[in-house]
Amino acid sequence: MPKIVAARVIVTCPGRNFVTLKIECDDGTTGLGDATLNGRELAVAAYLTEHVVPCLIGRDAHRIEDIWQYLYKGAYWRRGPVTMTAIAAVDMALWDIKGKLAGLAVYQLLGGACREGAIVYGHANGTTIEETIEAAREYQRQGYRAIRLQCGVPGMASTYGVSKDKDFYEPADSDLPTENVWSTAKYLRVVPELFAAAREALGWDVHLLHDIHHRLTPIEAGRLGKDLEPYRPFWLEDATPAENQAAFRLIRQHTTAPLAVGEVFNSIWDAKTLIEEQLIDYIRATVVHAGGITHLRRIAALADLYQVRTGCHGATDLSPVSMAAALHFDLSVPNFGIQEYMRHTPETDAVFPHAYTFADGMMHPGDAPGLGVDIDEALAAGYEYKRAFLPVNRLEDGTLWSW
Ligand SMILES: O=C(O)[C@@H](O)[C@@H](O)[C@H](O)[C@H](O)CO
Ligand SMILES: [Mg+2]
Repeated sequence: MPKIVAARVIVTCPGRNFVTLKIECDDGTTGLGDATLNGRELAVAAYLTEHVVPCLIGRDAHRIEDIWQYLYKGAYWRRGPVTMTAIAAVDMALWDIKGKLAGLAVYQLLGGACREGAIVYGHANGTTIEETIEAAREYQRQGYRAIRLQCGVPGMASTYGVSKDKDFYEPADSDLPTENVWSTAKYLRVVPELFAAAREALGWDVHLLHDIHHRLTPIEAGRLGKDLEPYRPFWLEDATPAENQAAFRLIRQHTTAPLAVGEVFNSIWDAKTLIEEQLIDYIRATVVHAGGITHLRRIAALADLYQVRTGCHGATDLSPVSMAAALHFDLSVPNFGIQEYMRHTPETDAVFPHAYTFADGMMHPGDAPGLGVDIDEALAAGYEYKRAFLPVNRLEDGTLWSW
């Protein structure tokens, strides 16, 4: 049996922080897992170093499920983003090792391919509707079949999803949280205009998505969904904060606009009601924040019973290790929906050489044994950790609001 003899946490910051777990077996085989939790990176690094790694040494690396159960039930304090991100990193690394030892790409171990590739969506954004549509046209030129649209809100200095850099979006932008100002009324006026103009300019053969990013109440989300129905959105994401899963019943009563939620979820329990009552159409839980491939497959299997499809989160704060693992998952699940793909910077790609590819609006993990991703530790060592917080949001009267 491949015995775990070492496990190291590597923190690097090629433009943004990433936390990577590298597990090593007695025969020299190594596996990688992403452990990045944007704005809380060192919490996960410490959890791994202090509370997980000592328990891994000497274990059989093939026993993925047993180790998962050990780290989940054995923690006593179950669930939560830090714990489940740490478990996810171990899980990804063990699947990577198992694939390398079997000489198979991980998707082959998960039952093989259910499709030729995973359709992905890119992020078109701009300070104005015109700028956003121009950015969307560039994504169409690059072959994307699905595009997320986020534009500035007249009268607001900033808003979620509109970045200074057209190609790379990184919201964790300062040593202490940036404070943004938000107006739901102003926002609700511009999004229908954005979608009307986008359908006019881009046509109907492209999927158009939008991320509300937790900022509306359920009835406001119902109103926006109704306003956008004529433009056939592929989904409205994070329409309202989802701690109260039942809140989505109210949105469903008012609109047939498809709903996606779950990038902040860390276990199946966060989504159980949403899935069983078909309150959503896509589940966004990710391989890095929801306990790894092992747990994400459980969530997808439950979702499949209720015709809910996957739509995994894939922002730049999920490392190429996550993207690789997500694509193996995407290829293998029967109820795959779509994969988010925010391209990483060249610096990040150099630190994490990978086998996955993009072509014709789809991605494929490649057939290298394991996950097909590596870490250049010498290069990674050159990028010092730099604390960075996600922003906070306040209403115009100063009330703290969801960012
Ligand atoms: O759907 C998305 O990609 C966003 O919700 C993310 O960019 C999110 O804001 C970041 O991952 C937070 O770190
Ligand atoms: Mg989102």
